[in-house]
Amino acid sequence: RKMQEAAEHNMKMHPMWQGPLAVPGGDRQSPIDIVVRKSVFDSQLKPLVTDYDPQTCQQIWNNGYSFLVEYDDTSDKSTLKGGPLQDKFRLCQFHFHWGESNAWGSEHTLDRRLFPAELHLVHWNSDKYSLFEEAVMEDNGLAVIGVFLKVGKRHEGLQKLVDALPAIRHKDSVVEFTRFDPACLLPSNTDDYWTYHGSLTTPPLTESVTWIVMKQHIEVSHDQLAVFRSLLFTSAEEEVQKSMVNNFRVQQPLCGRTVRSSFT
Ligand SMILES: NS(=O)(=O)c1ccc(C(=O)NCc2cccc(F)c2F)cc1
Ligand SMILES: [Zn+2]
Repeated sequence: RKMQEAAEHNMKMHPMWQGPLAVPGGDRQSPIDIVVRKSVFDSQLKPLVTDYDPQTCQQIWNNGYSFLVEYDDTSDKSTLKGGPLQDKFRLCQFHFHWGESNAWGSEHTLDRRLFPAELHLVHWNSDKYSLFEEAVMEDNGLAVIGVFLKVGKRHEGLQKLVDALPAIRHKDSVVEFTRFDPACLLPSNTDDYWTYHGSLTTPPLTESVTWIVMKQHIEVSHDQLAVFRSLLFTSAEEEVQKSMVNNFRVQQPLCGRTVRSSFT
């Protein structure tokens, strides 16, 4: 209940949610609860093929809702293909969602199970479109890989990112961030995943996302996650500082969609 209240509080309070909450006629919204035993194995689903170039990493910034690590997506240097995808997709950014406590924070759930945080690697269809802003309006425009985070051993690869966070505590702060390989954040097994058609989980909530949610989680330490929570929703000028926590959307109705699995 507390988790739901926290998320609803943010919905009401955070400026970004003042917009249209329900997408008119939105019948493929995200996130969702993945009911594992109702997912349908599809033998046509291929292994994911990621080919990320750490040299395309550019900056890390606080957008007032999460922190984003942005990549140069002006050419096909960091790409995703395979899996459920017919086309080649370009990585543009990754970010996370997390809770104020380790008891909740993820956007997707597995049989209602909440994780303390969730990583989203955002890609757009560069075979069909020339800009993210174009692709984000189209059915097959985006592909987002979701990875659940659990609290456990320290994630060595994540530490470089954690060390950069104090420099972007406030909304709209940006720092240069280079040579970060996002592949280090993927679980060892990327062959097992669920996939379904959904939406962005923040406004404009456009229904243009092929979601690919990894079965295997990654582990980060309690202290690493605590640094996420030291970020602020608010800019340096605002008198009341608000901790950036519970920046997740509540699960949305499945509306008859089928969630497919790449594994039995
Ligand atoms: N949480 S998630 O992975 O579903 C997600 C991914 C990307 C975005 C995003 O890029 N928003 C800004 C943005 C910028 C330009 C045009 C847009 F439509 C737009 F949403 C929002 C949510
Ligand atoms: Zn996200």
